[in-house]
Amino acid sequence: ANSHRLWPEIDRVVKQEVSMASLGVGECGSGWQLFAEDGEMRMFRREEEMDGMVVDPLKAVHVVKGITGHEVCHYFFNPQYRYDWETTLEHMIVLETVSEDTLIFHQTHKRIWPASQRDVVFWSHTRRLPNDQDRDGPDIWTVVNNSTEHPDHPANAGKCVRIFLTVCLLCQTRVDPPKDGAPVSRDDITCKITYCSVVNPGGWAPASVLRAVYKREYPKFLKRFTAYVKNQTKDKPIMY
Ligand SMILES: CCCCCc1ccc(-c2ccc(S(=O)(=O)CCO)cc2)cc1/C=C\c1ccccn1
Repeated sequence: ANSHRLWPEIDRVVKQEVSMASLGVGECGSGWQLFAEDGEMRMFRREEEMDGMVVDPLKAVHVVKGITGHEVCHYFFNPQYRYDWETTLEHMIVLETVSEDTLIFHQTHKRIWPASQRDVVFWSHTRRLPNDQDRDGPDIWTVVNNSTEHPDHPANAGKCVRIFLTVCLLCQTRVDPPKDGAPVSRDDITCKITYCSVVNPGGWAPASVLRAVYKREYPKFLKRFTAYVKNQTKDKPIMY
């Protein structure tokens, strides 16, 4: 709801993250290096450190047939599906339901040896965006997750090291209607997914460990998540 204390921040961060995600990896200036490729999925990262800690921004682009951007964002945003696809998740709770399109989460992630266990508090907002290029084309959908504070879960008060993240999932749907005028089926839709994330690991974690975790976990996450959405939607009506 646009009366909520977080609304101005949410609106600002969503706009800036969507414009960043919309830039191609070429346009963001140099620095993006391809580190994983699997079929249509390409993962890029920039090697960046902050106070000696690895905070490598990540940008993944993927093209998946048979699902829409609305469906991808629906399964990414809604908490009831998260344990099905987020393999590193140990515990998740919705701290606040700000509105039907904005939630505040607390998550603890499985410990990744030799680093200590991490947790995160973030607001999550999903939104349909007008499609500037193609007026009568399907809309663009996004989910933005951004770290925030919450009185019930102060940072580093328990066993976990608090991480800080900004994540943007941006989805553009394309429909290629069948020539013979038959109704559009899932074979005629394609979704271009851009996933951007910057994770500050909070406390110290060896750069080699973090980069190994990212190299292993991110490709696994995006493949698993998109396969999950295809499987969940294959026998359901198309959600545009
Ligand atoms: C030493 C390890 C420190 C970092 C561990 C870690 C904690 C959390 C997170 C994380 C990643 C994506 C999100 S989200 O996109 O908002 C979806 C909702 O869950 C939230 C959290 C990442 C990671 C680090 C690696 C890693 C990478 C891809 C998948 C899983 N883990």
